[in-house]
Amino acid sequence: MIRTAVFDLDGTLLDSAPDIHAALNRAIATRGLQPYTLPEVTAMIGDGVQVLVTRALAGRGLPFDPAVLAALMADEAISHARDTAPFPGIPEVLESLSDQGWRLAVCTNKPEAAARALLGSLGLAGHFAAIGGGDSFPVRKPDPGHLRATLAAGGGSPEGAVMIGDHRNDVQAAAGAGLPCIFAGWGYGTPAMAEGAPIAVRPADLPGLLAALRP
Ligand SMILES: O=C(O)COP(=O)(O)O
Ligand SMILES: [Mg+2]
Repeated sequence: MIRTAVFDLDGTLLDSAPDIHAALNRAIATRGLQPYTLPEVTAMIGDGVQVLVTRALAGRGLPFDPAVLAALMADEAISHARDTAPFPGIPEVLESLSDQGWRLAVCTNKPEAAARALLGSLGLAGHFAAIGGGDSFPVRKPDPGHLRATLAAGGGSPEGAVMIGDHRNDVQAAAGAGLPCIFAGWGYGTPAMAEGAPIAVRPADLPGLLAALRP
């Protein structure tokens, strides 16, 4: 049985909100709009870039604007870490899970090219058998098809897999695919989003929780 740990990216592996915040404010400034605070932007993350831009513009009374999305995606900070870093303990956990024979994958609503570039810029891309982005497949989280397709791309099977994420989209995608989920308590979601999933307080809790779910 191949055991696969499927990780969400923003708010689970990476503390990327500072760069997303800066890039989003630069993108909306192209329309003369007032910036948002970091906590405001952090609460808008989780459904991909198009929804992020839609929420930011709606908050300023405007409809979705593809030019603002294009400005966001052209911003270097989205795909090359400036202030983005792995959460403390994440690199060590990835190493130790690999050593224990876990296959690792990423299932993120961030566009795939940006996710790959970002993980590459942090020296983490080599850990993952598959990186399924928000635009890699016809569906994205919370649709379980995103998780299933990512697992298939990584050569894993649902029977041996666990999802780890910080948002209700991760919990719901896992439930739909019939996988257990561990909620990343250090991330951007609220504990209510765990919907009964076990909550890991810090990344170092993951090896023990994962081994209990997939012995
Ligand atoms: O891009 C987003 O909004 C969130 O991405 P995530 O799925 O990695 O949390
Ligand atoms: Mg997330």
